[in-house]
Amino acid sequence: MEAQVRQEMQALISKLNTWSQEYYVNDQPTVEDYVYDEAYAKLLKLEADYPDLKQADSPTNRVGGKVLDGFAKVDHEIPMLSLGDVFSKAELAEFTQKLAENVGQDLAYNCELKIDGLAISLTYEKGKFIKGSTRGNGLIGEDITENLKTIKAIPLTLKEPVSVEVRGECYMPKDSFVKLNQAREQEGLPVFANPRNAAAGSLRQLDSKITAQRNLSVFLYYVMEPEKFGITTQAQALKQMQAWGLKVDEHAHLATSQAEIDAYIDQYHDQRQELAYEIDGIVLKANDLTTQKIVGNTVKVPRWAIAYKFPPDEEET
Ligand SMILES: NC(=O)c1cc2c(N)ncc(C(N)=O)c2s1
Repeated sequence: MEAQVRQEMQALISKLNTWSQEYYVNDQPTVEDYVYDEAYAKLLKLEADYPDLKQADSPTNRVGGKVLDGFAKVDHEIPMLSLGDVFSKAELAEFTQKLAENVGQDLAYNCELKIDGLAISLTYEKGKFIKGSTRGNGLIGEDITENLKTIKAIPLTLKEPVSVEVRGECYMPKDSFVKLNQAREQEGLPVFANPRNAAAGSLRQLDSKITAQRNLSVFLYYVMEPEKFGITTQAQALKQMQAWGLKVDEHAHLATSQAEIDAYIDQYHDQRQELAYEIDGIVLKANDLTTQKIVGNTVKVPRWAIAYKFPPDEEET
């Protein structure tokens, strides 16, 4: 009997996790919500009837029970740096020119959207999500594992049993932000000024059940110690994270000239209203990881990357 229940649980978990990956990571659902909800309810019932058969990678583990009375601290062995920023294409051209002189050759840059959220780090051990934290001051962050587990775009289990730390941005989609503020207005609560503040406020909740209701999402954009996985470029790092089942923004583009970089800036400066999430610029990274290592970092920022910030929106007249 037990073996049969375990088998039924594992079948449900596998389907639910696949559907979750399709909907929240790939943005390509293959089943209607009610199909997911029915299977989830069936799993909850089985876990209630056979609690000691509950599986570690069950999606019901996402919503924790305990309310924390504070966040534990996490040491970032590799500091979470911020980014230098420029505010014009001329300054950006100066940056790439100087870097080319420093390295002694022209470089290819991976252009990526700068997501307006808050930086997070996720640690997986043999493919299992074991720890997640905020950037904090770059050296010490807050352990928000319980809250990150509630975010369906963060897989609890990777497609390969790798031990890896990845970093990215947690954000609140624009439509979730509008709905949240409407609800808060109804309840006479103060509204959030922007999706970034809403994401920060939602992620740093001591009660993960509140985080679970906030429809947060993530984009991952760094693999730490990439050489461990035979990764040699940033473009490859993004592809590898996708292959592991992690959510990566698909708007990245490998540019090999200043004209291509400028075109990317113009494209997303114009298209940013259509995006489902807020961006405040673009991030340029030297694509070759050996070059990144050679050029290194200052105390605060990488020398091989720069953020180009869009000018603030002209107020609608
Ligand atoms: N502080 C940082 O290093 C970064 C911050 C961000 C951000 N807000 N959005 C996207 C990226 C990216 N694609 O690399 C980075 S990198």
